[in-house]
Amino acid sequence: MKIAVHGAAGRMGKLVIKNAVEEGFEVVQAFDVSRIGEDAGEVAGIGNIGVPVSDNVEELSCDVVIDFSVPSATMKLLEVCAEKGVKAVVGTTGLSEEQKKRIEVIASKIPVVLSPNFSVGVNIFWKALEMLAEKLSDYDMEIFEIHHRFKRDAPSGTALRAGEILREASGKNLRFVFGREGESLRSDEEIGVFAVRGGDVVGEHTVFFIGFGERIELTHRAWNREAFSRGAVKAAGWIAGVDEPGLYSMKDVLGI
Ligand SMILES: NC(=O)C1=CN([C@@H]2O[C@H](COP(=O)(O)OP(=O)(O)OC[C@H]3O[C@@H](n4cnc5c(N)ncnc54)[C@H](OP(=O)(O)O)[C@@H]3O)[C@@H](O)[C@H]2O)C=CC1
Ligand SMILES: O=C(O)C1=N[C@H](C(=O)O)C[C@H](O)C1
Repeated sequence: MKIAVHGAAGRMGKLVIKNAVEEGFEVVQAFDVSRIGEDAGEVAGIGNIGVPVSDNVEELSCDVVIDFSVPSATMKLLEVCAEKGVKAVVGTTGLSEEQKKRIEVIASKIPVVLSPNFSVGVNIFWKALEMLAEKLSDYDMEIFEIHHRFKRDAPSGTALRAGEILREASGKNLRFVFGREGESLRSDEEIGVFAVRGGDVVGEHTVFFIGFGERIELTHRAWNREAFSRGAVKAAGWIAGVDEPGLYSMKDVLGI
């Protein structure tokens, strides 16, 4: 299977190239706005693979492209995918509602796996939240996340998805409150969402279910990016075998 990586010079892109090669996939193209012309394997630290980094996404020619970049670049890439019939695995977060709607339209033409988190652990964490929010719908639910200082978006895509799950599973019309300051008495209708940034923290998420006299805290911690990257490569292998256009998630990939 021929794979292209978009955002190839980034923290995730480099690891995806390494893991895809380890899994026996053929990395045939690499796109980024940094390190143009350099060999993508050298950039990824695995030695020369004969694939220069390009900033011209119009050259896309592969079976599946894996994207970890920035929202505007993701959107441009997906338009090209739709035009050329290339399947896509998208991990980029910080997409606007409008961009997500456009992705739904594009996914009516090509298969797309979209997930704000490709780790198996986080996908099971989301499953566990479903059960907890159903059973503890009267408890106060709050979300905390912490990431490295270079993260561009806040709150994380994983935290926002966790919030959507709490809302759906509790059956309550909960609204997100992003941080609190001043007059901010907690109502029954809110989910507080808090984002901390610093240093090189890879990514941690905690959801609190707070009652009177007790609370549950469910935490997922990632201390390297392997689980995200390996999950995205797994998703690429999975979608290569899917012919039906549609918007898929890691739930589909993992069969959970
Ligand atoms: N779904 C998941 O499991 C995960 C998702 N993510 C998400 O993936 C995204 C990338 O994260 P990360 O790798 O840490 O970020 P990085 O900033 O390290 O990587 C992004 C790369 O994309 C490049 N880029 C910027 N603009 C363009 C463009 N127009 N075309 C092509 N490439 C471009 C950046 O270049 P430059 O630096 O020069 O701007 C950079 O090399 C983020 O949205 C993050 O939240 C991260 C981890 C896991
Ligand atoms: O930018 C990151 O690093 C991460 N982003 C994803 C998100 O926004 O949820 C996933 C992971 O937490 C790392």
